Amino acid sequence: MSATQHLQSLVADDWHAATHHAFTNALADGTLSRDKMAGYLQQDYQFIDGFVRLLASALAHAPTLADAVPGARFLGSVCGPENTYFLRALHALEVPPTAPAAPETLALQQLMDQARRSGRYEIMLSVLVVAEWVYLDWATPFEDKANDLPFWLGEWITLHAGDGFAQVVAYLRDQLDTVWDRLDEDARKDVTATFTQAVRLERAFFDASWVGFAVLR
Ligand SMILES: Cc1ncc(CO)c(N)n1
Repeated sequence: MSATQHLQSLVADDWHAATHHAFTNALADGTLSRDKMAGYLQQDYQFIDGFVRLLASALAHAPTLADAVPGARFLGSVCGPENTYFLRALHALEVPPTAPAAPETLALQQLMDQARRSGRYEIMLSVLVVAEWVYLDWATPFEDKANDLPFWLGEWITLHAGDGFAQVVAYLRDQLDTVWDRLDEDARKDVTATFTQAVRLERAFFDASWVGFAVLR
């Protein structure tokens, strides 16, 4: 079993809850309200701010250029097509792109800040692997539903499914699997704690999105 499979197996309950969630089920069958999607996207756009900084820091810590290039391409797509998606979707939903951060958003931002400031590649990867792998897992079964949905729902699935995105997740997992081999027991404990907390917070973010974040008009 690979290190990332092992880590996932430790948090199987939270993983399943985060990747088979009522929020994403409703998103994929088109029944999610405009208000719930607007609230989710306003909060998630703030998550992206911290995510971009974390990914950029991880790239700076990659051992070689070859280890950084796939992540750098991904950073380009987050700041390109994904950023444009957010602005188009929020505009279509008639809400501004900014809102006060909810507690569940702040918790993810704090975890990403902590990982970035640790200066440790394996800790940064732990958060990045969870964030992208959870999204690949929930979105992949819905890939062929995307075309029948309004773009603000359908494109959110498309951005997190398909071969290109699966390769991003495979790359991030491979980076973590490779560094794991050379970590001592204390460092492995830190990775496990970070990975576990990240899955818990991803689940909590979907729980709060399903209840409904307050929408700033
Ligand atoms: C909270 C959260 N986790 C992961 C992703 C995937 O990038 C996202 N957009 N938002």
